[in-house]
Order: sequence, then structure tokens, then C-alpha cells
Amino acid sequence: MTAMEPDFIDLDGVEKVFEVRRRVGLLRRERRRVRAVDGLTFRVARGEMVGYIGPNGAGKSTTVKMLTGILTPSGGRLRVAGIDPARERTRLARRIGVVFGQRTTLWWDLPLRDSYRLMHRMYRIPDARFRENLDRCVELLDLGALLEVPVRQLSLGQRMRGDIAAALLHDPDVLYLDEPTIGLDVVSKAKVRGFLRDLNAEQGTTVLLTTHDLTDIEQLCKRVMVIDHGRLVYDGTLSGLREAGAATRTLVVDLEREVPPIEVAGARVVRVEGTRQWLAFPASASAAPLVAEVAGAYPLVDLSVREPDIEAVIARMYAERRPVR
Ligand SMILES: Nc1ncnc2c1ncn2[C@@H]1O[C@H](COP(=O)(O)OP(=O)(O)OP(=O)(O)O)[C@@H](O)[C@H]1O
Repeated sequence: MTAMEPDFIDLDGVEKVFEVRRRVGLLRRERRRVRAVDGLTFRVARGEMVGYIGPNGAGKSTTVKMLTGILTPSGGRLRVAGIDPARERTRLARRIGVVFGQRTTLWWDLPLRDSYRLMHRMYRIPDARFRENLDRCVELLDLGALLEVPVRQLSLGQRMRGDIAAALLHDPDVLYLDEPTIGLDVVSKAKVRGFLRDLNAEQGTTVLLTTHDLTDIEQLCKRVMVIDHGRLVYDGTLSGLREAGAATRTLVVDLEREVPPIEVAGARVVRVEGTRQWLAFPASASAAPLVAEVAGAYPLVDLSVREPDIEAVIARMYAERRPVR
């Protein structure tokens, strides 16, 4: 299935710019443009489970909001299951589920079961399918004893499980999870992770997971994308990310034309975007011989060396959140 729909989620140069007005002094207001997402290009195949991480303010939520159609991109092209989210938000809503760890989609005063009933109607889910999905979620997420309890009385872990079920009642093809394990105790975390793993394996649901807990990624995602300042700065395995974190610098080269990934000794291409390529090389090595080699063999237009900012970001994430199991 995966091989058949490699661009199930498909972003090409997606941008989002916010205009913010700030008061400066008594009367003057200043307009400032915030580039929250700055030329994002990536594809996620159907059935993949991908971690989407980055420091605070990196642009993760903005990306997810564009993927769900809540926000319209300022530029670029974006498709989910072939649908342009901003244009056909309602049609897309039938195909996606969203869970925000910090916020609930359930009705605070109603018992869980009543929230589900409302969703049944809102999404016009066929009765048999609704019952089947609800039964499955109740069993696997252990919700049986909670169905008659008003949401406000649920613990955070119980509510999270309730929210995950709510997002799945209409059989979405894609599930976006934003911090699904935040604030949960160890047992609840394990339950949620186990459920998501099975969901992905058995139902083939495509999952995009935003989290600060790298153990979520470790246990669930073969692939992780790192975003920083609205740009994709890493796309690969978590172990590869750890390696990259071990002090590398990046040579960014602009070429006259698109060429296959550059092959030079002592560096490896970590990212290609049109005529621009990013090469990681050990921070301890000198950039000069590398630059000379690239310039000799490739149609170089411009270049710059970046200090290990991404790596610093990751290191910080690791330092802040030592994986808690
Ligand atoms: N509605 C908005 N108006 C103005 N600026 C915004 C708006 N939403 C987000 N931003 C800005 O865009 C940038 C990216 O924000 P975003 O919420 O996408 O980051 P994030 O990666 O989800 O962060 P966090 O991990 O803290 O949730 C930030 O600088 C933020 O202040």
C-alpha cells in the first residue's frame, strides 16, 4: 500500500506568513511579518507513521493547521489524499482525525458516550461502522467504564484516550497527533503508544506525530522530520538524527542546475531542494578542502557554512527531555 501512494501527504514549497501588529510607543503601530513556515517540501506515503519535531515556535502547529485546512498557506502547494485542505475542508474532514494533547474535542459537560453520539451525527457516520469503530476503540483503549462519565471528571490520561477514540470514529485515513502523551503517567503513555502502534500496523492509518517526548518517536516512528524556523532541517531515522547531533557542520551549496546528490569524501548530503544541497561534515574538519572539491567537480554558484544550529536544537531537546519511559 505504501509504495502505491508515496505522496499521500504532499507539500511543495509551502509557506505561511503572519502579519502581526505591534504597538510601539503610544501611538505608533508597527507591522511585522512572521514567517512561521518557510518553504516546506516533504512527502509522506500512505501508511507511514512519521514524527514531526522541533523546538517551540518552529512551525509545527502551523503546518498541522494548514494540513487540516484551518489555515490557508501563503504560498506553495499542499495536498492531503489528493485534496487541497484549505479549499475543501469539509471533504477532507471525513478523511482525517486530529488530536491535540492540550485541548479536547469532547464536550466538557457530557458523558463520553454522548460526545461520540454527537460525532456520529456530525460526521454522518454509517451506523454499523460507527458501532464497530466505537466497540474497537472502547476495547483497545479501555474506555468501557468511562463511557457514562462526564469528560470534566476524567483524568488527563483517560481524556486523552477518549479524544483518540473520538478522532477515529469516522475511520480517518490520516491522523494528526499533537503531543498525545503530554502530561500522562508512564502507564497511560504506554497504553496510548501501544494503541497507536497497532492502529498504524493493522488499519494502515497514516500518522503524523508532533511531540517533545523523543520516546514517543523512538517507539513509534521509523522516520522523523525536524523543523526549525519553519524549515525542514532533517528527514530520516532517529538514530541518524542522533548521529547528526554529534557535532556536524553543514555546507550549503547552490548549484547552477539540479544534479544528483553530491558525492565527495568526508561529507554527506543530508538534504536536497532543487538546486540547493546541504552537506553535513564533521565539525572538527576544515571546510576549505571540502569546498575546493565541490567547486572542482560541480557547477557551484554560491555556498555558505552553517554552524551546528540544528544539532544544537536537537541536543537541547534531548537535554530538556531525557526520554522518560
Ligand atoms: N496566528 C498567528 N499570528 C501570528 N503569529 C503566529 C500565529 N500562529 C503562530 N505564529 C507564530 O509562528 C511561529 C510558529 O508557531 P507554531 O505555533 O507553528 O510553532 P510550534 O512549532 O507549533 O511551537 P510549539 O512547540 O511551541 O507549539 C511562531 O513564531 C509563532 O509565534
